[in-house]
Amino acid sequence: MTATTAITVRVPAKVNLQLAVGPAREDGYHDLVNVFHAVALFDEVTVREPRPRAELPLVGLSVSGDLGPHLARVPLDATNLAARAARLVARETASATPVELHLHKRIPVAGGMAGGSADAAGALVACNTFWSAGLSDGDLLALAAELGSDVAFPLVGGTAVGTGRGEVLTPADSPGRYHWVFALAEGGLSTPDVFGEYDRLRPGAPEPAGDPELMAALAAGDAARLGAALSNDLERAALSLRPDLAGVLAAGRAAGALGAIVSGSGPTCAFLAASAAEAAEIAAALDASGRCAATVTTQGHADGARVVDPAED
Ligand SMILES: C[C@](O)(CO)[C@H](O)COP(=O)(O)OP(=O)(O)OC[C@H]1O[C@@H](n2ccc(N)nc2=O)[C@H](O)[C@@H]1O
Ligand SMILES: Nc1ncnc2c1ncn2[C@@H]1O[C@H](COP(=O)(O)OP(=O)(O)OP(=O)(O)O)[C@@H](O)[C@H]1O
Repeated sequence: MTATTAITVRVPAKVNLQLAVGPAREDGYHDLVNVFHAVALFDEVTVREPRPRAELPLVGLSVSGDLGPHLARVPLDATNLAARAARLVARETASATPVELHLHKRIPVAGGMAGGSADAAGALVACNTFWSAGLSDGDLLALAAELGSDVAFPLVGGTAVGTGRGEVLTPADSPGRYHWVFALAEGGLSTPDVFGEYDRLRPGAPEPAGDPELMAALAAGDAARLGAALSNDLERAALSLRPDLAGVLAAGRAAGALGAIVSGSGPTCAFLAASAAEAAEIAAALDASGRCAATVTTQGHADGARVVDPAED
C-alpha cells in the first residue's frame, strides 16, 4: 500500500437567500434565520506532507489563485481559519503529523461569500482524511461551530436554514437549480463592522423569523418567485458603509435580474437570473457599467466539501 501523499478538498462559496438578524445577544453575536445556498464557486484546500525543513510548524500554509490584490489579504500565519481548523483536528487525534496546507482561492476575500469559512471546512475534511482521524460528520460540524458561524454550512452544502448564530443547520426542501451572477467589489467589508452598523441603524430589532414565501418558492423551484423573496437584513448596514453598492444593485436590476441582493455582510452583490443566457447578459451589463471590479456567473446549489478524486483532474 502506498502512503497518501496529498488530499485535496473542493469547497463552495455561499450566498444568503434570507438573512434575518435579531438584536445583539449578551455574547456579542446575533440570532439569525439564515438561508444558506451553496454556489459552484470553489476554493480547493490541499493537505500534504511538508518538504523536509530544519524547523517544522505543525501546519505550514501557502495560497494561490487569480484574485489579484485580494490574495494578499489572506493571512499566512496561525490566524488563518484553515490553519486553525487543521489544529483543531490535530487536537482530536494522536495520529497528527506536520502538514503543509495549500489554499487555491477563487472565493473573494472578505466578500460576504464565506471564503475563509469554506477554507476552514475544507481543512477539517482534508485533515480528517489525511490523518485518518476517524471524526464523524457530527464531530466535524461541532469543530466547525467552534471556528465560526459560517463554517458548518460549507461542510454540507446544498441549501439549508441556519439558526442560532447560523451554525445549527436544517436542510431545506430545494430541488431547483438557479443561475447566479456575482458582482465582486474592490476591497472588502469586515463582518463585525457590518453587524455593528446594523445595531446602530436598527436598535430594538425583533427576533428573527423565517419567510414562508421564500421557503415555498424554494420548494417549488420557482426562480421568479425566489428572486422576489430574497432578503437580507444586513443590506442596509452594508450600503451605509459602502454607498456605491446601491448603484451595483440598480445596474443588475435594470439588466433584468429576478432578484438583487447584497451577499451576507457584503460587499459582493448577488443577482438571480432566469437562465444561463440571462446571467451572461446581466454580467455583461454589470461589467460595462464600470460599477464593480469583476463578475462571476455560476449556478446553485452546489455540493458541500468533497475530497477530489485525483483521477477526475
Ligand atoms: C454574515 C454571515 O456571513 C451570514 O452567513 C455570518 O453571519 C457571519 O459568519 P462568520 O463570518 O463565520 O462570523 P463569526 O466568525 O462567527 O463572527 C465574527 C463576528 O461577526 C459577528 N456575528 C457573527 C455571526 C452572528 N450570528 N452574529 C454576529 O454578531 C460578531 O461580531 C462576531 O464577532
Ligand atoms: N482562509 C482564509 N481566506 C480568506 N480570509 C481569511 C482566511 N483565514 C482568515 N481570513 C481573514 O478573515 C477575513 C474575512 O475573510 P472571508 O473571506 O472569510 O470573509 P467573508 O467571506 O466576508 O466572510 P463571511 O461571509 O463568513 O462573513 C479576511 O479579511 C482575513 O483577514
